[in-house]
Amino acid sequence: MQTAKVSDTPLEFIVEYLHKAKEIADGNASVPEELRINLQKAVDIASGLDPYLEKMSSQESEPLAELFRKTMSHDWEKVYEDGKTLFKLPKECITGQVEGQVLKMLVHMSKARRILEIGMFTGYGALSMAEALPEDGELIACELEPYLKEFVQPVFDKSPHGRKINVKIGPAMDALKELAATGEQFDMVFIDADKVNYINYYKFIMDNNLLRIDGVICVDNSLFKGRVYLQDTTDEMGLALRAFNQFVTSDPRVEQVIIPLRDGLSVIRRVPHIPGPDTQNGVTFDEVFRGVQGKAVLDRLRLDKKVAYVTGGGQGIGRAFAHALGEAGAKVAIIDVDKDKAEKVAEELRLKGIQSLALTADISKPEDVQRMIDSIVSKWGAIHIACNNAGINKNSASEDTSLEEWDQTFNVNLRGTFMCCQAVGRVMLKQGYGKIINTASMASLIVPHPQKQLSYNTSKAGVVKLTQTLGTEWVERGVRVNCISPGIVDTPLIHSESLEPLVKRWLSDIPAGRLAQVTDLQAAIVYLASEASDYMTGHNLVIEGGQSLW
Ligand SMILES: C[S@@+](CC[C@H](N)C(=O)[O-])C[C@H]1O[C@@H](n2cnc3c(N)ncnc32)[C@H](O)[C@@H]1O
Repeated sequence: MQTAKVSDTPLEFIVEYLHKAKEIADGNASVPEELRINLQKAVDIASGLDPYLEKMSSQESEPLAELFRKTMSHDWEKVYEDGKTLFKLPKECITGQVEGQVLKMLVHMSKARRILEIGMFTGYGALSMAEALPEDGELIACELEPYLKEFVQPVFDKSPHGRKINVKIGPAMDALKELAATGEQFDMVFIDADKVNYINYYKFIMDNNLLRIDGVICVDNSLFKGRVYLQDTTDEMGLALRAFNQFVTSDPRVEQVIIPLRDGLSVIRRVPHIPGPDTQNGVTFDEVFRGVQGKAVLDRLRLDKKVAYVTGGGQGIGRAFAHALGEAGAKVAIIDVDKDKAEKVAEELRLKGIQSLALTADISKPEDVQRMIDSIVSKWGAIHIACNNAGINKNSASEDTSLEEWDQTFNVNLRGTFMCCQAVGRVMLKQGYGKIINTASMASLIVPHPQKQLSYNTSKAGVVKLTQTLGTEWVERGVRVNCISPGIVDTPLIHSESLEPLVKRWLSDIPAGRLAQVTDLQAAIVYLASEASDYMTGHNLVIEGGQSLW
């Protein structure tokens, strides 16, 4: 015999009472037809909501579906009678598909990397959140019942995200104390265990800094069947949740909203600082404390609303620069002599949701340089970040270096970079703001060997002096000019058999013991393009694994 479903959420109670009222109305001939019709409408709206939310929310992964099936078909009463659990566990306390999806979204949106769950049960919420964590993310799930760890582990093992979950068995408060003692901190906490202790968990987390600033606490059952606001509530849990909600609402350290989803889901955010005067209780809430214009340091690296271009953006270092600038929020124009390569990288950026533009230009030609600057300005109205990265490298013994090789190298590496700086500099000086980042080379500092590349080395030394000169000349008018000097970068080209001895030789010259990857340079371009580096100009940022020091 199928047992009737017990109402558990405010909506389920509304549906239950509406059905009862409708039954009474149907059985009473004196009830006006209009009342019956309106009751039916209310039943339809209320009873259709949860199923609709389930249908319209993303469907769960197979391991989550398995957890749900396994939980629902398990005989929890028997497990309890057999003495395998301390308490009788109601299967209805599982976090379902819609709430699981909400938690997962919150993890994505807050970019949480470390999560704490208090009350794991059969791990539905834990796995939902773990699915949104990055590869190196971690979720610590506290659970009282040892039986549950054995129950969930086989399913966690089937999911690629299960290894992010670390289950701690025992009273949650013991786990919290242990975590606080070792200075742990979380981006997100999900409280979903014994209701009367919610307030103690919350206070402990806040008082012991277990939640980072801007971090979020989600709390399940915060409407507790509506009893938090019903006048006649007398039960311990309803009153505990009411007191909990009241406490959080008046806590100046946080802001909160209760989402009327299922039995209520509170979302509580730890605010960065207590609003008020600049000095309180001897603490100075200056820019160091609050962040410059309220922005924490990582936010000051953001490049939202900025327009950037990268020459030589079709491959290698330029491509990595373009991706990095776009990831940080900038619109990026990809410039290359090779049209197909520029278009390919622009398309890659578009696939990542980054606004991009592909342009063909040979930066050794003044008319191409001017055309590229004009095209970007006419499309996006400004240029804030210029990465003059295009360059060539030709090898020859100095006694044999032809004037043709020298001129070609200088025309691109130094004359071309100068022309780009000048053309974009005119735009930026008019704007009163700009960041120019030239690609120089470690060869501007040392003479890389054994390869012979006189014109390259000399041209790159020129790029550094160009950068220093412009960097000091224009800084007063808001334009900063810096350069990056990469060491030897790992490209497919140098993996050829003939170059193997050369690579071996280079490696023995590099303290870091490896060649540079283009990704090693990405943070530097974002830093130099951002307001975080506004006091830096004319600088040569060397990224070479220590090679120039040996
Ligand atoms: C509502 S269920 C959790 C549901 C779970 N979050 C999910 O996603 O399905 C509550 C869980 O809290 C656990 N619990 C209760 N008291 C606890 C305590 N003091 N410490 C740790 N876990 C506790 C229970 O054993 C139960 O598994």
